Amino acid sequence: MTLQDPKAHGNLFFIGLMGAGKTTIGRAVAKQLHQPFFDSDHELEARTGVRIPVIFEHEGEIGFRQREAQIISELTQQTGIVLATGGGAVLNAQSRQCLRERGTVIYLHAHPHDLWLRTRGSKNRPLLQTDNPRAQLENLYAMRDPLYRECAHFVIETGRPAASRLVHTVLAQLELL
Ligand SMILES: Nc1ncnc2c1ncn2[C@@H]1O[C@H](COP(=O)(O)OP(=O)(O)OP(=O)(O)O)[C@@H](O)[C@H]1O
Ligand SMILES: O=C(O)C1=C[C@@H](O)[C@@H](O)[C@H](O)C1
Ligand SMILES: [Mg+2]
Repeated sequence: MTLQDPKAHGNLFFIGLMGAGKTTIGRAVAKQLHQPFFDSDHELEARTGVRIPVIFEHEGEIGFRQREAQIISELTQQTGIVLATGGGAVLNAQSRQCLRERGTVIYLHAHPHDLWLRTRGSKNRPLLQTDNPRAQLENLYAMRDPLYRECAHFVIETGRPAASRLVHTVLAQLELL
């Protein structure tokens, strides 16, 4: 096993758009594996003491991204963890490299329509507080899907299966069952 081998760290990192299920599936996978679970969004909220929309309001998306990159850099230095990243974490090239080299990266893929159905009840995603969140998700998908694919070791389709089934699929893909 080389130092660059993601399996050497025993880390699992979930990436994907808002509503892909990174937090939901990541937490359940961590429980199955008895590994500590982290979520970069929750970590950011814990450190700043405010919700994500407040960070966007005060520091803009640029300020939020700087904090996010710092947290990804720190969290990925651990071993044996499961990490759900924020949907935009892959926008930062250094974060993509940290994720790719320090663990096994799983892209939870979903189509914009499903993402819209899953996120439309929430007010905690500032980028979706627009007149047309559905179109916004389509734009974000077009921009980011190539970045998620570049960063991921595995892509898992999340369209139809229930979250519990997806946990099983992730573990099977990683040959951890
Ligand atoms: N496979 C799935 N099928 C149906 N609903 C799902 C699925 N995965 C997640 N959900 C639901 O979609 C919503 C969003 O999921 P979750 O918060 O885990 O997404 P996320 O990828 O962490 O998003 P964000 O990037 O905004 O943090 C939740 O209500 C969750 O229960
Ligand atoms: O996709 C995004 O850019 C975001 C996703 C969320 O997880 C949060 O990190 C925040 O709302 C921004
Ligand atoms: Mg999440």
